[in-house]
Amino acid sequence: MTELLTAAQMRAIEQAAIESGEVTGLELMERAGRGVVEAVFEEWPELAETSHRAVVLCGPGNNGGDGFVVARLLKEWGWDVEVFLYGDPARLPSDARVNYERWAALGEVLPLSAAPSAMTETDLLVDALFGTGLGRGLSDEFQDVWDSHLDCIADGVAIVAVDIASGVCADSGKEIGIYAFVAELEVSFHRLKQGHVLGDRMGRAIVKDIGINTWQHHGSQTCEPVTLVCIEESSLFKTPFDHKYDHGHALILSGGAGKTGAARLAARASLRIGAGLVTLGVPGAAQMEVAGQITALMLRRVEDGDGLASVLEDERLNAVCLGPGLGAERARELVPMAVRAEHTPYIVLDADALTAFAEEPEALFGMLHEGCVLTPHGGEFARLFPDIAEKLKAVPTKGPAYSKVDATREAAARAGCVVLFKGPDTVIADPDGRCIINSAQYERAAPWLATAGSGDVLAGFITGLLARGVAPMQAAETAAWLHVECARSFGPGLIAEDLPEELPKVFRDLGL
Ligand SMILES: NC(=O)C1=CN([C@@H]2O[C@H](COP(=O)(O)OP(=O)(O)OC[C@H]3O[C@@H](n4cnc5c(N)ncnc54)[C@H](OP(=O)(O)O)[C@@H]3O)[C@@H](O)[C@H]2O)[C@@H](O)CC1
Ligand SMILES: Nc1ncnc2c1ncn2[C@@H]1O[C@H](COP(=O)(O)OP(=O)(O)O)[C@@H](O)[C@H]1O
Ligand SMILES: [K+]
Repeated sequence: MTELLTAAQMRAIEQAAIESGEVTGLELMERAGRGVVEAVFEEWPELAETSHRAVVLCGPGNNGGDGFVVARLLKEWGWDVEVFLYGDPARLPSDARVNYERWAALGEVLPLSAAPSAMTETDLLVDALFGTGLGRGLSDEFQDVWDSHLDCIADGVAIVAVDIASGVCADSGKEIGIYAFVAELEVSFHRLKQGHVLGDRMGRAIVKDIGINTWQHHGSQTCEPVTLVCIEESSLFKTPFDHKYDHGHALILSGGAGKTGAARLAARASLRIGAGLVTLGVPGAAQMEVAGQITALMLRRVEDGDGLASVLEDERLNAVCLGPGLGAERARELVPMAVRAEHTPYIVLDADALTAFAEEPEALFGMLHEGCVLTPHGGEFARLFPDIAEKLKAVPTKGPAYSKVDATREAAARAGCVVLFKGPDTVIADPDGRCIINSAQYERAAPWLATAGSGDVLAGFITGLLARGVAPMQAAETAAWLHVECARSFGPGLIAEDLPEELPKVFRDLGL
């Protein structure tokens, strides 16, 4: 399980480790600096071959302290290193101060304002200005250095950020102020921070172990750390003795004639992910259109709310998906019937089933129960949770900024069910505050998922897993993970139809 921490959680863990006597702050700083140098040589092996030039920009806190360690280690490696400090050395925190002095025995420390001229001729730029202690946006004092770092990017200079690029909030991934740096490589310590996987982050973030033994330090945390999705393959197995009804029966409600494609995509996805049976609930006018397009899928006529209520009297139908191509009017009529159905434990609401309640989201939330899963994209999220979306969209002036994790947790608590907030950084939360991120960034990038209908497939995947008896939170996270794996496995040229068809290969690769 990969944990992601906030700045406050990291500070608490660090403090607990130091207080326990396990390690000193100075040792942690030394390991952090060493980790950065190791990471640089791993990322750019050519830099390890001979000595080069480095410019190290140090800030007024412990991030700057790590920078002094990096400078010293590179110097010992034979490099030509220039160090620039923002702020007064006398006011550095104690560990950073020790490393400032150690460096000062080897070389000069110039004020940050002198850095731009050195930055024109460097092979490596080390951004050690601010890390998890970023409290506000960088002032205009940083403009020249920031401009010069853009020139470094254009010139192909290797740029490494210590912990996180300066000016980027470690909790939210948002840029605070206008002078946020960009780094090709971010080297974080102990665990990635939430900000490394939220938002449109550039570059690549990696973690270096600094020898903190986490598990014993979590007791004091008020909020469990967010984790990256980690799927349990066992929830996907079918045993040789299973009957199709052991894997549930999903019902996917379709819209009217000419609008049935989205529901058919979701239905196919439900079947592929292993639901025992999948039925499309179709209005009479669309029956012929759908019947001509399906084989293993079944079809039931569902004209209106009463029709749905009577179909759901069949206790074997245990998961229902409403939204893809449903139409707002039909959604307003069918959603209340589905969520109140006595024998139907699981409901997925997507697309039109969310938008249909934009005028009265509270009415929707009043009906939902813990077997429901909402799967909004950004627009749908803003329609259902306008105040939360406003907070998320607001341009932050201080850190830590309100994050997509905060927003999704707040939405799940309000809705009273699991909310999966889509994007390359899909965040999934339950009403108790459990939160998981499915990151489609760095080596898991899946840009071809930005294609019409891919969300319908995701809704179908979740519904299929729910039908199979997987609990809502786990169904949402497993489906989101498989969705990205299918896209990555298929590669460029992917359209939504390809996602369910790629699932057998992904399953085989998982050893199912
Ligand atoms: N936790 C761990 O286990 C380990 C942590 N380690 C390292 O420590 C880093 C965290 O160190 P940190 O807490 O000292 O914070 P850091 O990011 O250096 O900045 C704080 C300073 O910046 C200042 N300041 C803030 N914003 C500003 C602005 N916009 N403009 C101007 N000033 C601003 C702020 O001043 P103030 O807000 O008080 O005015 C304060 O002086 C972490 O990222 C990692 O690299 C490692 O050594 C290994 C173990
Ligand atoms: N650039 C991207 N990288 C990774 N995943 C993406 C990207 N763009 C979209 N997605 C994913 O694709 C799906 C799109 O869903 P949605 O916006 O509802 O599309 P549609 O309504 O067309 O089905 C979501 O699961 C989202 O997380
Ligand atoms: K930094």
